[in-house]
Amino acid sequence: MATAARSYNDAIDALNSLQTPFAVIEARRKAGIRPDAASVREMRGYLARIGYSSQDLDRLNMVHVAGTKGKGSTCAFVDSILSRYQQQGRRPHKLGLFTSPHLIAVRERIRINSAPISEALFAKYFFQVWDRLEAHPAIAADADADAVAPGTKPIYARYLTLLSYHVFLSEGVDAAVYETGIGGEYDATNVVDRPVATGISTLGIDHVFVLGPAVETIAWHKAGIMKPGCPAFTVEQVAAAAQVLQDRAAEKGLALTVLDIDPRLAGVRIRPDAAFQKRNATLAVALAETALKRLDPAFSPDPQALPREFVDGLEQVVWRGRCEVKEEDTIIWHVDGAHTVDSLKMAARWFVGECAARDSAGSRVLVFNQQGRVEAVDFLDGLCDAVKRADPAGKGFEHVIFCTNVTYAATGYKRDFVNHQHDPADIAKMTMQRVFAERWSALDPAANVMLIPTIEEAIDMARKLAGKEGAPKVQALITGSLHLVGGALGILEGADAL
Ligand SMILES: Nc1ncnc2c1ncn2[C@@H]1O[C@H](COP(=O)(O)OP(=O)(O)OP(=O)(O)O)[C@@H](O)[C@H]1O
Ligand SMILES: [Mg+2]
Ligand SMILES: [Mg+2]
Repeated sequence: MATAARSYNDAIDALNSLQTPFAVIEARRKAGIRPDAASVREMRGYLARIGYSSQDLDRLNMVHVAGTKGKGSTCAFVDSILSRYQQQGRRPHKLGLFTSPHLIAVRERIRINSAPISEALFAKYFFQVWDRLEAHPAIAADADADAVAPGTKPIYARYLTLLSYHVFLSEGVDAAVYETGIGGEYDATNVVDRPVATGISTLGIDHVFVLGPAVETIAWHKAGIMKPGCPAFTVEQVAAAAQVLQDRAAEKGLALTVLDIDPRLAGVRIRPDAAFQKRNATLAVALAETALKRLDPAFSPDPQALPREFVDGLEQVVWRGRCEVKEEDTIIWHVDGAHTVDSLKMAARWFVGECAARDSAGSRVLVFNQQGRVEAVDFLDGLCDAVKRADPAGKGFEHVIFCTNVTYAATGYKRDFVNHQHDPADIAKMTMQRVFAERWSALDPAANVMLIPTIEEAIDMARKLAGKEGAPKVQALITGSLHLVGGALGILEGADAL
């Protein structure tokens, strides 16, 4: 990397070069290679090579969240609550938030005081990390520094995790909320030894190749973030998962608190108004209370009622791409990044509820994609069924569009969405989308099923289907993938999008 080229775009190009190519992912999959304890040792090695020890991370007073679904939402709630205290000049004085994946731009993953760091700051810290990793000898005299060779760099998501530590420590962040990437035990965020609180959100089946096919093994991985001496919380789980969490807590010698929906949330407007979101909010309240107790000796939780700051934090949270509604003259877009069987059913019910609340007779359009996961075709049954079941008249989607995650018709991917991890031939031939289309036609023969190459063209098509102004507005649901949803929001909002 030439040292002259150091803009944000250069950083994103350099970052994209750290994506594991599709062929390598396939080879690993075939050889059964999964992340293991060595991945965490390497991460500590990278940390040492950029000049930090695990103890330095204690300064971040980390709230650490794992789970199959609701991690990002829980972290956003915690961030939003803590930010009310930060804004009053109380602790935390500087608040960090690390989440994944990104929706519209990579820098969204690293936030300070709830705002994505600027392009300039991102580029500056990105290349500092880059140069330190290339430097020889290592700048830190630490045993772990030998775990990785000079010049080697962690893959994409791990590099961003490493970058977040550097950004937050350099900027003097005194509380940071961290979402795990995949799993917990071997995740790149799991190099912190003394978080202030850990939380495990709803567990289910996802990332089967890495985490295994059973909810028990998935729970085992997620439980890896719980640390002795650090308060640990979770919400109601399926029995098999709950047992594994308790066993792992006992092994580590810690008490895991299982939270019922917090009665203090009654009267708090949690959106969407659904049980799963109240579980996320419940977990967030417990995590925020624990963090505040540690940060501010003057803070003490009130078991009867939530403080104003908590209520405002929960009600005013911004978490883009989840249950978002955007109204245009002829079409109402419903945008949700659900991409598992359960969350898609949830998204379907939310969509039908929104349509019912508007009492619209307009036709329904689905824009769907999920790239690279063969099992995704089975998501469609639940989605199709849930929409019809939720509708009193049993109405489904009149029009169903399957597209790829390629952003633009003319220029391809937006830089922040370049993805080497899928087979390019599959995308060009729309292999997945053809399978989806065939399945949907079988599930709902009355639906008008379409295959459209890019997100931009899919949106154009939905707009074309929308009637003239004054006609009932078309109700569109965009879902199945955060990449799809992020690309779509970027197009719908144009220059206003991040
Ligand atoms: N507790 C939950 N249980 C089930 N579904 C949920 C829950 N929380 C959120 N969802 C659904 O999952 C979608 C993604 O939520 P969120 O971003 O919080 O999850 P995540 O765990 O960060 O997911 P990812 O694996 O994409 O990082 C939401 O739009 C919502 O439909
Ligand atoms: Mg996930
Ligand atoms: Mg997430």
